[in-house]
Amino acid sequence: MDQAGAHTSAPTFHALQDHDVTASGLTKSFGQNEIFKDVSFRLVRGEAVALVGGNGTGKSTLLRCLLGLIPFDAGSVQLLDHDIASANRAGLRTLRAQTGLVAQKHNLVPRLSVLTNVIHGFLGQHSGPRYWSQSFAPAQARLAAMEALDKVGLAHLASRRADRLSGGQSQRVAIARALVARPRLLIADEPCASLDPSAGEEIMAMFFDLVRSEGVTVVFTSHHIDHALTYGDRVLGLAEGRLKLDATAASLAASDLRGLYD
Ligand SMILES: Nc1ncnc2c1ncn2[C@@H]1O[C@H](COP(=O)(O)OP(=O)(O)OP(=O)(O)O)[C@@H](O)[C@H]1O
Repeated sequence: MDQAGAHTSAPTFHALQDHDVTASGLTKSFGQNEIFKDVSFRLVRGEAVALVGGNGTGKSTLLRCLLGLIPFDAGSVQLLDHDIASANRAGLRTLRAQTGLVAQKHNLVPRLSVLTNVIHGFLGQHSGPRYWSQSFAPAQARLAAMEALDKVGLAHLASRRADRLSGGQSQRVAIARALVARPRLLIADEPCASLDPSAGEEIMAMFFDLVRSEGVTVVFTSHHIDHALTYGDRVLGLAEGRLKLDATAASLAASDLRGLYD
């Protein structure tokens, strides 16, 4: 296991420069319900890491802790060289502006067009006063959104309302929205949940082509063992509230992952 070191000592910049995330001794409970304990790992810049485990083992909760969306009870998270727990609101906003999120529910605004939904992804990352003082900003946002839609093969549906899309199309728009601001880190929570096997396969291949070509660090959850092994450089496995697996995908067989679900 690749354990991330002591929980309380502040790692030096040099120790962190090749890592986009360092989680050390993370522990999280909801009330009396301990979800996970003493979870430590690092995400190396540019790598894709699959986070696997049975239903309710805490994968989504762990991702939310990494992004500072919910507090954790013990341990620390260094996100893009910043300590999440001590970041103020402005600091958290800046950090989140460098991260993209593809959630299980695509969270598109149903009544708005595909293009406007993707523009929101861009503006969400560039919404400071200085940005708005630039008169070219809306045109820049529109151009970036069209480029992102082109990359996911949906430029021709730019003016369609989001609630008139199929599940696969809607997932592509969610991916375009996450990638439009060129994040350094992308968190994808079951990027092909609710898609049929063939659409799911297509989305995963397209998603990883894009993130690989842009050099983005990715952590993704999946219930598909083959997806974890095919698209992950490394696999993290949660079971019984512990990080039971941290190994390169190349060193693992499907049976190693099945053991997590016993
Ligand atoms: N806000 C919350 N309040 C209380 N309990 C919660 C909350 N969010 C999640 N939980 C509980 O934490 C546990 C872990 O949930 P989580 O969604 O992180 O698991 P998961 O591994 O992502 O599950 P799945 O694979 O089914 O998506 C579950 O028992 C869930 O009910």
